[in-house]
Parts: sequence; C-alpha cells; structure tokens
Amino acid sequence: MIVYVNGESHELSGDKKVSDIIENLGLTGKRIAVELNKEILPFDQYQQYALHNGDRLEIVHAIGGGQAEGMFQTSNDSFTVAGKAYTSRLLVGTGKYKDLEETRLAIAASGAEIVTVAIRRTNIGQNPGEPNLLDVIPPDKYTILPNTAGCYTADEAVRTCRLARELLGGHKLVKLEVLADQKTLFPDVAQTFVAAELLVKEGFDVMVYTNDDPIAAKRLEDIGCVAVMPLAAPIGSGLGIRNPYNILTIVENANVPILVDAGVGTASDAAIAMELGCAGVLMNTAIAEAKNPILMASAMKKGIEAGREAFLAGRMPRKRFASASSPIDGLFF
Ligand SMILES: CC(=O)[C@@H](O)[C@H](O)COP(=O)(O)O
Repeated sequence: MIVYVNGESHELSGDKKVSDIIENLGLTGKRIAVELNKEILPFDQYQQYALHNGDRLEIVHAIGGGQAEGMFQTSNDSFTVAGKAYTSRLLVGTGKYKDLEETRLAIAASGAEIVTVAIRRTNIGQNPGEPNLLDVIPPDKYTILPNTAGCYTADEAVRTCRLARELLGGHKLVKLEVLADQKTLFPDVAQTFVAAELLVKEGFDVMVYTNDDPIAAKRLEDIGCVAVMPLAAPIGSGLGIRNPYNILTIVENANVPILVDAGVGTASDAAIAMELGCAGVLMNTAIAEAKNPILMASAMKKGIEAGREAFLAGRMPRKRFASASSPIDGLFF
C-alpha cells in the first residue's frame, strides 16, 4: 500500500494498523491529521483503523524547525502547578454529560490532563457497585482534581477534601470552592479564606475558586494556595469573561498560576482568558451542554491554544485612528 506523508509517498507492504504506520514513520507524539481513502478519520480514534492492500492513507503533520515549529509552540509550553508540569492548559469538569462514554470522549477530545470531579456528587469509589467515573478517567492517565462543589461552609469543604484524600490514596491536590448561595453560585469568599487556611495547614495543595476580585485573589495566594481561579461569570452561565480588566489585574499581581474557572460559554471566551495571560481555563458546562460536546471540547482546546499563542506573540497596540496597511511614502503615482 502507498502511504502519503505530507504529500511524499512511502511504499509499505502487508496489512497494518494506522498506529503501526505512525510508529514506523517516527510520527508518534506529533500533531497529525489522517485521511483514509479520502475520508478524514476521527482524531481520537485513527490509531485503531486497520489498513489493507489498495488502501490510500494520507498523513499530514507539523514540520519541525523554523516557522512551522513556531506554529506549534504551545505543545512545548507547559505550566506548573504543585510541582508538576502540564502541557494542556485546558482543565475540564465531569458533570452534566449524557453518560460516561460521552464524558470519556469529550475529555479525550479536549486534550485535558487535569480533570476535576465533584466528590459529593460523583462516584469515585464511595458507592461500590455503581458506575465509577475513574473507569473512564483513569488516574494513571489524568491528574484527578477533587473539588468541593456543593459545599456552603468551610467545614463542609474541608471534610470533603479529607474524604477525597482517603478515596484517592493520599492525594493532596484539590479544588476548593465554597459557595455562598444557590442562585448565583458565587463564592463565599470569607468561608473560602477559612477553608484555604485550614487545608494549606493540613498539607493540601489548594487550587481555589474565587470571584474576580484582585484583593481576594492576592489574599488566597498569600495563604499559600498553589493556584487561584477567578470566575469568568457565574458557574454554568456561559456568559464569558464579564470583567477582563479585573482578570488582568489578578494576573499581573500574581506569583502563582491564575486560571479562569467557570462561566465560559464558547471557544472565544477561552481564547480571551488566555490572551489576558491566564495560565489556563477550567470549564465544564460549555462543553457538556454544547449540542455536540465532543466537537466543542476540540474547539475549546484550539481556543486555549490560539489564545495562548496570541498572548505569547504580543498583541498590537489598540489605536484610535487608522494606519494604512501598505507604506504611504514614495508613491509610484
Ligand atoms: C466543574 C467545576 O468545578 C465547576 O464548579 C466549575 O466552576 C465550572 O464552571 P462552568 O460549568 O461554568 O464551566
């Protein structure tokens, strides 16, 4: 069979799987798109396809070096939280999906490495005999980030983190959220301070959900939280970043990663968070409640990467008046 890689043909013999060919051609780990007999294969499943003589396989991949490498800078651009480096800056939740299979596929499409789980609402082993989320989000593949969703007091949140630590065998990384009321799901910042202090003292690595208030964000960093996560807008609202200047101030003042958490609605919202200099974005509803969650997860991944590259590239200054795109000196006529 003939395999085309970036337009160049390679003759291969025998029946093979796409994954064997990718390995043989030294393309493992590269960003590639795969077409079999002119049909684009799903990017999260192409490895499984078997090939037979007469098939035409086309692979397109990023070329290393020079300009082309710059296009994929984000794959080498990690952020570190609690001493561990992550390539993906998209963190995802696990609620609101139709079933565990949809959860699995959407999370795979998002490329997320950190996946948050509401300990009070999700079975990760507390209810033996019931479907266990960890069967589709295995902890050897993902960093599980237990969260305290549904907690309205510091005390409840701390107890939930302790339970998570037991269930996950001594796990220290947690997402703290202490909510103020059910209508807004805004954080109770006073209770969040209390819980954060207790958890940090107990040795937890605390990623903390808070409002978009630069003073509160700095206080949480001073308490010792390993990441501060201001909301874009109310949880589940999909309204996007309501207060970009506050997020910018939080980012500028911070010595720990700042991640937007909650309220993004679509890929451009995620891109804006990254353009503001955030280290990442945590989201759930925008993916899970999209008409096609798997496609939206893929769009979010690209939005995050585009926003990050735009941030690294440096935005042109905004100008009040026009400036011509072609030179205006030395006109030919
Ligand atoms: C999953 C989780 O931790 C939520 O509490 C989070 O804040 C996400 O919010 P959205 O659902 O608005 O993305």
